[in-house]
Amino acid sequence: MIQTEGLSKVYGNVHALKNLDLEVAKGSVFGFIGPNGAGKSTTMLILSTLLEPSAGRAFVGGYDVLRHPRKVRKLIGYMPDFFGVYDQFKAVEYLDFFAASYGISKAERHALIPQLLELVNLSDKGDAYVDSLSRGMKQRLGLARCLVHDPELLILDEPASGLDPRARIEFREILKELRDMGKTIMISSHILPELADLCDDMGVMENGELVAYGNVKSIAAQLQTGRVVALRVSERQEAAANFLREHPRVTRVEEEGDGLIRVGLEGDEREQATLLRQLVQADIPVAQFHLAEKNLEDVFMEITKGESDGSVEPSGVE
Ligand SMILES: Nc1ncnc2c1ncn2[C@@H]1O[C@H](COP(=O)(O)OP(=O)(O)OP(=O)(O)O)[C@@H](O)[C@H]1O
Repeated sequence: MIQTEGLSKVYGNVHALKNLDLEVAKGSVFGFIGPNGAGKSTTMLILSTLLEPSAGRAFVGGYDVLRHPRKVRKLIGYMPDFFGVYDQFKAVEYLDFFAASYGISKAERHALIPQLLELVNLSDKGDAYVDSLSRGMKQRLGLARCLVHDPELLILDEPASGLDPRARIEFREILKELRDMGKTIMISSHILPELADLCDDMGVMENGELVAYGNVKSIAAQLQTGRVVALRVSERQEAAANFLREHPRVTRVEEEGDGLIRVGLEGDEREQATLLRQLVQADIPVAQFHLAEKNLEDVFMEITKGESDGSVEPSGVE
């Protein structure tokens, strides 16, 4: 459904996108992950025909976005990360306005709009003014707006950002419904776990480059270095955490309560054994110590360690 070949974008002296080769299969849900500034929005804008690439090519449904932008626009529903709010409209008027701009007849709109409102759980809000809606409702209305022309592909730029956990879940449920309807969905986020159970494949961007690509398991496998060790101390958790934070090979320390600590560690098995010995020598009462399976957050932190702008919040809290 989506294909890019050596896609690049330069803004002045910022190389926002570097030689991106990407493929998204028809009917799949593709999660586009990366910290702020990684190049996700730039890619989505190019695919949506709203921005010209500096080099490379992009195809949607087999159509070149530069050569056949109208054909591409028919195929896609694009939801930007910030969209203008038409506060003076009621929800139905808002959708009617966009449906009319797609040339949908009045009679068809009459039938379509209640269906769209139902799909996004806003049936009882049709007569509400847009500015009276909660952020989650506005996001869902924005999604309905993308659907007026029944596109095959949805390109959603950080649709869950700024939503509370409940609103996120509700939004995700609607996306699952759309997936079951056969839509292809490309969705970006800087929160990896948020997309995990929704996506078939994922691409992780950093500094304009795709640093990992595939399903979650294969993304984990692409990481050659680093391990995660889970340990439990019977007491002195604070001292243990401080010791680990100062350890030169430890990349991350996460205290999980109850004496449990997850530790990101550079190196191999030998390094792991050394760490255990050092903990014991430091009088830390280690009750358990084992190699842990990497969870999504570990994977994300490893892949995108480095030059993010510090605004990565993979814990799901924005
Ligand atoms: N119009 C622009 N002019 C100049 N630089 C830009 C412009 N748009 C984006 N950039 C830069 O391009 C890089 C990629 O930005 P982009 O918005 O694509 O990233 P992103 O992954 O979508 O991040 P975010 O989640 O913050 O939107 C960043 O360094 C950004 O500052």
